[in-house]
Amino acid sequence: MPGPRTLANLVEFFWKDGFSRIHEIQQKHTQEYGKIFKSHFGLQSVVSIADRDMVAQVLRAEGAAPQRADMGSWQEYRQLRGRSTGLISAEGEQWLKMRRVLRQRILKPRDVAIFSGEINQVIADLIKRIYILKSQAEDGETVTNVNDLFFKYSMEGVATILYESRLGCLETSVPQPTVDYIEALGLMFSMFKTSMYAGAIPRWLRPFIPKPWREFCRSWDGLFKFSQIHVDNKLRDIQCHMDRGESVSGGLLTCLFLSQELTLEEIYANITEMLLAGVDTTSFTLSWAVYLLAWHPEVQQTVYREIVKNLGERHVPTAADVPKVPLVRALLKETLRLFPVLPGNGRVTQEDLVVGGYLIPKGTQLALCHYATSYADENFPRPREFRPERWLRKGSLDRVDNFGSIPFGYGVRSCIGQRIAELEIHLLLIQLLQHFEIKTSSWTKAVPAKTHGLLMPGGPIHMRFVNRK
Ligand code: HEM
Repeated sequence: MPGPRTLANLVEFFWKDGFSRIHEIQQKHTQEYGKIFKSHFGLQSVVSIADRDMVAQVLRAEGAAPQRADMGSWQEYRQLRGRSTGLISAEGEQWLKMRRVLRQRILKPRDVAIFSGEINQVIADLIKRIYILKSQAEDGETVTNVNDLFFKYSMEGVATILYESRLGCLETSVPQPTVDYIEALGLMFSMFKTSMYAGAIPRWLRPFIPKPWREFCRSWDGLFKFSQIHVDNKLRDIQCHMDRGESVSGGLLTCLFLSQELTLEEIYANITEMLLAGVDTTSFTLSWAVYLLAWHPEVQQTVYREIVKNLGERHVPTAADVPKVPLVRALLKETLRLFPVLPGNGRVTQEDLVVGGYLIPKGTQLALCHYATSYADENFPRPREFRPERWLRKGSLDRVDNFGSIPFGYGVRSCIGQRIAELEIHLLLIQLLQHFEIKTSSWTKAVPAKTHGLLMPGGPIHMRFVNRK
């Protein structure tokens, strides 16, 4: 099988900082070597697949407990500290058990629809915050670095669901425990890269290059610690009610605690890993959506007109309203096609497979190149253009699976937080457009994407939020 050799990869990744251009390298290698190729990294190798049908074939052939990648370093940290694995780091029976439990609570749109009220309270705070930031701006309209705002929104939103409590991220004076929490998330932000380096350095080399492993453990310590504080607070609260003989009902954490299907350590691990997975992913997507809308005012106007026609100018939407505005859903799909937060995904084959005419033995690490397939002409005509309507058929959303763009993955190991992320993003985009026309300002620059574990804006995005009349 063709593909880049070890030396070329070392130069590309370590010398030319390829870790921040993984999405571009995917495309470059696909052009050079074809839609299936093998990259060599010393004794290890990865088979990359950048073809929609081959990706579909691999994912449709999955067994009951697919493996994404070698999570050795994550599992080693957990063993070291006596912690449990969560959904991201677990494998086999352990993963199946936890996935079964969480699947019942948050996988379907109707499971998360009940969180509309909580999310809308967070949105109300975000909109207040935008008015405050505008009032402090030189031109009375520009919000600088919108990702900072969306980061706080995503963290507050997902914490509201995961911890069943508010953190105060969107308040003018953020409470100290939340500041500490945001710091811990800052550590988390560099996690993907740290984890890449930590995982890449073999154990015997650690005494000579100790920093990556040390930082890796330090970031996890911070994440677990903060998550545990908030989980414990909630659990104490539940316990108090139970001790007083009161009946207890609530959201995700309450259900997990009451059902006792997961141990306390498994709850900590899953809440920690879900928070890790649920903040930057959502905030980057929101930043890109707003960026695209500002640069394409005609698209923004069409989406706004649909919202006003089908929901009204000020109606606060709930999950039940989202299907009435198919263009908002199409806008999210198109944003994630152009900027898939996870530009690639992994699978370790659990059986021998024949893909693209090649025999892929069991145990091979595959890289599914979602960024490359999202930009392939044959999957999406005029792929560089931002055209949300490409996802619509006769005015409603096209439900046909398109393996060219599967930003949440596919199948039994797909994103468990997809419906939470969609709810947070749909409800916020509707209300943002009801309140403001989003425009570029004189400070707004073209922002390229860069990979930092996730595909993220390569610079700050500044936007004007002009009040609707
Ligand atoms: C725009 C937002 C998001 C995107 C694009 C996204 C994307 C993804 C992708 C591509 C995967 C891998 C799927 C696969 O291997 O097939 C994944 C896994 C996962 N995501 Fe998300 N995600 C988002 C938001 C969230 C949120 C809000 C949460 C939690 C509340 C979350 C929790 C998880 C977890 C726990 C996994 C691992 C699932 C498992 O291995 O069973 N994600 N996500």
